[in-house]
Amino acid sequence: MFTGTGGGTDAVRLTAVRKVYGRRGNEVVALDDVTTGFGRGTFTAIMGPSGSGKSTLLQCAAGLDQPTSGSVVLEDSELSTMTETELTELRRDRVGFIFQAFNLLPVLTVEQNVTLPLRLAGRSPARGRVASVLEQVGLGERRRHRPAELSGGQQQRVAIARALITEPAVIFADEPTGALDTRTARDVLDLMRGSVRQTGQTIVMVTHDPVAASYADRVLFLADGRVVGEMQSPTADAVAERMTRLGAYSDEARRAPAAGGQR
Ligand SMILES: Nc1ncnc2c1ncn2[C@@H]1O[C@H](COP(=O)(O)OP(=O)(O)OP(=O)(O)O)[C@@H](O)[C@H]1O
Repeated sequence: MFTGTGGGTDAVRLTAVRKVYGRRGNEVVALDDVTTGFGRGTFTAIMGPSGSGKSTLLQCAAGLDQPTSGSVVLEDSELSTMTETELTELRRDRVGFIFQAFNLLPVLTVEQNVTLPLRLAGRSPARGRVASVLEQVGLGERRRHRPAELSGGQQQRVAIARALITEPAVIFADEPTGALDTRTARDVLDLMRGSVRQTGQTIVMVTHDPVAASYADRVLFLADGRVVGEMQSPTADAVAERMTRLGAYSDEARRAPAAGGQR
């Protein structure tokens, strides 16, 4: 059982991270002294009102953007002192990404899309690895299909397989179910949670949806660039209630959460 932030076993740790956009006199403080960790083998959801800094936190934690100050340590690497080339290699080799838009290459087959990160890194997959990852996401029979021949949920499964194939230290997911219908979203969330439970994958997911957040082990709440709360073993109702208190929702939105009710 993988729970909690894990203390010394964090896959990623942010300490006093501050991110300021814009020039002097016109500054936006997107992250303001954020200190938190994402334990190995845990699934964390990041929630907060629009503009609270969720995407900025994800980008700093993933080495896509550099904090203005503070430290980000991914496994044993301090990201703030890395060159752009080193960060590119880190993102390619040790981090996986899943986005709302699936970002698959239309001319490539499922199998070619999934193995692309390895080929870009000049590596070939270990024997049986591609087949086993495609089995894991339920697409064993579809490996020669192209993205246009798949449903939205299946395309997101390909994107998940592509993120899993390199066995990254962390998978960062930005609204991964935002473009999916309720049922398909639940299947994709089950798959993500399954990869945490069964293989010890670490996942950090930004979401607006309390039902999606209820699949995580922990929810981190942001407001105005600061961590304002945490919840372990979240339920959709408890998350929606906390978000309402943060001013993120009107009452109507709370009564009709995007992915449809409690699990
Ligand atoms: N490149 C940028 N230049 C200037 N300001 C930015 C930039 N990116 C983000 N910001 C600002 O930083 C703050 C945090 O933005 P961020 O996108 O991280 O919030 P968010 O919580 O992900 O929002 P949403 O839920 O709407 O996607 C906002 O005030 C935003 O306008």
